[in-house]
Amino acid sequence: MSAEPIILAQDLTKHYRVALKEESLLATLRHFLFRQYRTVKAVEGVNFQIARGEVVGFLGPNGAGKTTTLKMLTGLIHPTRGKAVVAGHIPWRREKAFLKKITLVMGNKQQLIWDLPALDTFRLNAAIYDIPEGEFRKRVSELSEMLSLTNKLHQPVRKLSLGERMKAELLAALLHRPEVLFLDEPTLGLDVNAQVAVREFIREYNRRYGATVLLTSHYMADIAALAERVLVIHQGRLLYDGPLAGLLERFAPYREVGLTLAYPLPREAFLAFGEVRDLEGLKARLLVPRERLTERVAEILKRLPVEDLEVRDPPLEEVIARVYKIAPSGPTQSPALEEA
Ligand SMILES: Nc1ncnc2c1ncn2[C@@H]1O[C@H](COP(=O)(O)OP(=O)(O)OP(=O)(O)O)[C@@H](O)[C@H]1O
Repeated sequence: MSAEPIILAQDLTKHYRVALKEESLLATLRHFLFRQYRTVKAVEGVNFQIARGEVVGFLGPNGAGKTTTLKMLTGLIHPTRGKAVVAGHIPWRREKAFLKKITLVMGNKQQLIWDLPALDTFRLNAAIYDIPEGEFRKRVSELSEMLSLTNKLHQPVRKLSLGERMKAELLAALLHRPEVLFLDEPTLGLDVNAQVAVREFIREYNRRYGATVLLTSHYMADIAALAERVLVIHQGRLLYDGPLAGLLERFAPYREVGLTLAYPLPREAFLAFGEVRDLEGLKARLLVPRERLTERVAEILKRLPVEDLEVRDPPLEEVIARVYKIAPSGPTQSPALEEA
């Protein structure tokens, strides 16, 4: 990466120390006297760099360490070890200049005040971030137009739909026009239409303002639509950093062949051509090694009663699940028992 990265993580590590508790009275007493702990290795020596203007997807199963990483990069928590630089700042110093350059949106947390119109929270944020009145009006009008939210700003937040609320959350989080967006599950729980709207907004915001985006989402459609590059984290360790297409090639060294047959056949009839993924009536789905694809497709067409044949990449969800399954499983929790 030639230009100075806007996000740098070097050996970034976070271990949480969690007190061990037992139920019995004796155990509770013992707990007060000799408190015992275990260490949860939430993030373990993570390294990456992100260039200005990039949109990067951050993938990992539940508990992989995504939120903990985002919390360190936004300075909400200190790392146990390692270094981070975001927009020229050490995040955990939480300098005002730093806070003006970044934002963190968590799909499961809300900053809007429930009983007041969203506009009131926006005003509060404008005061916190020293945004002058004229600029405030301009930004609210521009962002609410991009989000199709213009006529919802005066309604109490509690009366907004989930999708409208998320859009208003994004507006509140972007009013100070941050350069770096950390988005943790921004489409969580939204219906498909709202997901698409939020996704399109993020893309447009990135394009219009050149903002850098690090985004986690369990919806692969978000990642596929927005991020050319993905970071995959599993049990606190970075497993992959590269293009989404490369992830498919590396972890799915096969392609999927969908068949429609003229008449049904037993499972055994397909075994010579690939692994049978699904077989129902006239439809079959086979997994075929990438390097044998042409030869196998030719054989299938010659030997089976094929009405229709389609070759595609396996679903991204399946590939990701495979990555997690074949990943070397480093210990996330060590029984490092200490006495207080
Ligand atoms: N404050 C905390 N104290 C102790 N353990 C924690 C704390 N926060 C997170 N953890 C643990 O650290 C690990 C990583 O959690 P984290 O929330 O970073 O994962 P995640 O990838 O964001 O997961 P999800 O997709 O479920 O949100 C988990 O084992 C979690 O239980």
